[in-house]
Amino acid sequence: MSEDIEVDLVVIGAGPGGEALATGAAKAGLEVVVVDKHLVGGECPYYGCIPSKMMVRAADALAEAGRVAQLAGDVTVTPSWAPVAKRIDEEATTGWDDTIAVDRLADAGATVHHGVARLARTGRVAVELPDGTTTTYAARRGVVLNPGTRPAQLPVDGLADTPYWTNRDAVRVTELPGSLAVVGGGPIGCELAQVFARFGVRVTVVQHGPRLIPANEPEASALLADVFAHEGIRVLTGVELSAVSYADGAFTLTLDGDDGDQQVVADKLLVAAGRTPNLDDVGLETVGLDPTARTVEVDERMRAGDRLWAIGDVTGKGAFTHVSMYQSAIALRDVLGQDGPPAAYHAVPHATFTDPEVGGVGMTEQQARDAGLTVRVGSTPLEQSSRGFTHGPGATGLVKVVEDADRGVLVGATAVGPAGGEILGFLAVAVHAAVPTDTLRSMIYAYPTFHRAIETALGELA
Ligand SMILES: Cc1cc2nc3c(=O)[nH]c(=O)nc-3n(C[C@H](O)[C@H](O)[C@H](O)COP(=O)(O)OP(=O)(O)OC[C@H]3O[C@@H](n4cnc5c(N)ncnc54)[C@H](O)[C@@H]3O)c2cc1C
Ligand SMILES: NC(=O)c1ccc[n+]([C@@H]2O[C@H](COP(=O)([O-])OP(=O)(O)OC[C@H]3O[C@@H](n4cnc5c(N)ncnc54)[C@H](O)[C@@H]3O)[C@@H](O)[C@H]2O)c1
Repeated sequence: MSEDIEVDLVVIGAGPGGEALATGAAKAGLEVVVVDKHLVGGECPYYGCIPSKMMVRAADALAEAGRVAQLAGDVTVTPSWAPVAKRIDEEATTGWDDTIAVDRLADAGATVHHGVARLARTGRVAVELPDGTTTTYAARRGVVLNPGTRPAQLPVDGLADTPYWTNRDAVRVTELPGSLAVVGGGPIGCELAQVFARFGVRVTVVQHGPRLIPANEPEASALLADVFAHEGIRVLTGVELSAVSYADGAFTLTLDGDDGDQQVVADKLLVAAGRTPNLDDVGLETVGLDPTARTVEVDERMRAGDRLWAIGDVTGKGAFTHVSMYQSAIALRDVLGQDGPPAAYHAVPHATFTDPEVGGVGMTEQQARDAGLTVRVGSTPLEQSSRGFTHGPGATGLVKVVEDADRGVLVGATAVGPAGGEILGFLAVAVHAAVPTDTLRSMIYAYPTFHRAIETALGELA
């Protein structure tokens, strides 16, 4: 048996956070080994945020073109998926090749392996390389876990035997189907449903809960459902997918609902019904942790055990690239023995890039009430702001603020609108820094901006 190779740090999984941490640690002079079993950079650049946002950008351009008739005359657009597929292939993913990312890490001084890494007791990692050999590292400073998630497989009768899409297939599409069923009305399902619908695909969204994007305020869900209905996207809520079959190039979904069974037939099926953490095969049991758990418990320095840190989706603090990056900076400081602010999650922002965008930060009204706070809320429709009025078509949206009335600060907010994710920036500062509501009310809001609706919502606090 070969000797363990001694290094300073091993990073298991190079998602956005792992890649950044490994780069920072290597640049700080540590001997770093990074292992990824697929592509360095993780889900976000190859199958998630980046390609999906290129799709969204294209679909939004089509929608804007459709609004020209009401605003500026005639325009004729013939949608084509080819430029979208080309941008994703060439600009976003370079053909799903991570050479650039690997080289960047190597230039920073890290050693990169493509292989499967597993913890093998405290501070030790066994790396199974593609040639079948295994190398074991002993990491003096420790190990950082950033293994991320994979699409959840639904235990639905017949589904596993069909050629259904996950997000990984959806971003690689080169030919559009005539019709698409989307199972899951979360951020992935809603963003992609609207993209494909705007390119002329007949889309049905199947959501087993009562509303779309349920992590957001109910008002935001209702508004999005209205927009989807207006755009011809069929949304079936409160239904349970009980069986799927595939024959003669078509999927048949059987749905159970209060009104009995119904069937949906579509050319393609996208399943976007949540994620499964990649924790079942990283050797957690060798360091006394539970490999069946959905998350790895971490403290405010991202420590998960003796010389072990965990970052990213597997920590359960918000499955977003910005959370992975935020945690990465905190864990890096700890690895390097540097001081800095501990992790805090009272102001996690998120934006779902539908049109309108749905931005949210901190608690929803219900979460604030459940936390026992004295809650006041204020909201206003975006269309009623001067900017919404001048913007005209496409200005649908709202701003809602949630105040802890005892402290006189916002603990949550939602901004839905053409720039909902951007308006959110203001609200994120307010929640993060607990800016007194009185101070927010005493500010000057530029006229006529979308963010001026925040002032109106604050005025509605009751
Ligand atoms: C379609 C889609 C759209 C999204 N859009 C957004 C968005 O707009 N904004 C946003 O903030 N977030 C978005 N997300 C979420 C975002 O992609 C993730 O939160 C982000 O990638 C952070 O994940 P992570 O750091 O935990 O790791 P991941 O990105 O999941 O990467 C983990 C890496 O670990 C590797 N790995 C796993 N196990 C092992 C092992 N044993 N050995 C070696 N390597 C291993 C994997 O191959 C992978 O490369 C989107 C996700 C999807 C699917
Ligand atoms: N813009 C963004 O920031 C963005 C975009 C996409 C994804 N993401 C991240 O990726 C994560 C995963 O996204 P997601 O949309 O897959 O997951 P999700 O868990 O947020 O949403 C999945 C949805 O599927 C529904 N569902 C689950 N099982 C179902 C079933 N059997 N039938 C019908 N519906 C079912 C759930 O009710 C839920 O609303 C998100 O939590 C988010 O953090 C972020």
